[in-house]
Amino acid sequence: MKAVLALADGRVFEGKSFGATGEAVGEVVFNTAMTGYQEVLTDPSYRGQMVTMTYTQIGNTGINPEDIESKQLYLSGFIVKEYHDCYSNWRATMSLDAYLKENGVVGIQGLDTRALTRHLRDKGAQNGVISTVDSDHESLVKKARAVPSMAGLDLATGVSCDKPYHWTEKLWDLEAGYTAATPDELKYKVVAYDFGIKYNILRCLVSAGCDVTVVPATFPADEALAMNPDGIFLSNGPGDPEPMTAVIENIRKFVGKKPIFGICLGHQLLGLALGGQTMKLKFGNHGSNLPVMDLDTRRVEITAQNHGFSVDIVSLGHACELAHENLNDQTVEGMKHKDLPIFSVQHHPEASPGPHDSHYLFGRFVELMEKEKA
Ligand SMILES: NC(=O)CC[C@H](N)C(=O)O
Repeated sequence: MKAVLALADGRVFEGKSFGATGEAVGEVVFNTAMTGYQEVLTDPSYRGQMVTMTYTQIGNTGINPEDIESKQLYLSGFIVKEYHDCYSNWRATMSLDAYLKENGVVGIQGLDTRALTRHLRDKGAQNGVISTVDSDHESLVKKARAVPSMAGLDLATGVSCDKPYHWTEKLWDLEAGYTAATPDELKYKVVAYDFGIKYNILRCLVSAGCDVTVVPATFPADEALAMNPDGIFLSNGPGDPEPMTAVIENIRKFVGKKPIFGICLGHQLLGLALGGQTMKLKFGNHGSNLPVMDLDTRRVEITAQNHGFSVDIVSLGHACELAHENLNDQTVEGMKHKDLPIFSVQHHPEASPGPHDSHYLFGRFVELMEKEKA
């Protein structure tokens, strides 16, 4: 069946349908990860977006019940060059096509994803529509233009959990799979704010020795402080951080009281809570092969990233300093407070998908909590 992708600036790509049929809208972005499409599909930070994979063959490893980063698929469309229905992997239980159909995610394949990526890179990420029911280019471009801009959208509050819960699962092990931590392994009490949190962040925290209670995005700071945690964690999540004013106000209440660690949206919200500003990037960074320098150690790490917004470090004045830098586009990749045990990163140290170079950051959070405790 034919499928068409139309962008708001008038560019149209024709391809074939895979996954669910129908029509979907969202911001079209590109992801440069060569593996790990299942983690990409289940990353809540992609809510409201349609993801183009730059790697050419997708579907080869099928879908398995373990490599999920949340309980559902949040992205609104999936765009690939060549979909492979014949999958081969010892853990796979179903095909990507069946998975997308089951979850109602519209896909398109067989289009020139290199041309699409170059277009997005040159003109910027923009809204689009994928349709299997309308093939009229003009009508589709009109629909793409009617989609609200990602800038100004609070999408995170809607993907958060409803009530607090305890997380005990550790990182996956080839022999043992997923196992739960025993109480004696958990030394630091952490309250983790869920703005669309990826499971592997929780697993990394637990494996680093954290006793994690996940709380909703709107959970009052005084109730969190009453739990007497050793540290506060701020998660990743979809959308623009700026409109989340109540959440930002809430985060401010932890500053000076507890060690804080933020990842991606959590890093951006922290920047805003500390008085800084955020801005939308032209096309952002989405992938698992992005070089970053830790300015403390001067070590370069290859990171997983998924963001369209960025913190303006200058707007933070003297309170914070740049701690990590993106070596591709020189954007702010991490910051640390000059006087308080507070730090955050724009990239994803939990990877999933991606290399584990940045896992050490969970250890850094634990060290800060250890120091404060002492
Ligand atoms: N992965 C994330 O947390 C993304 C943060 C934010 N939604 C952005 O696009 O920049």
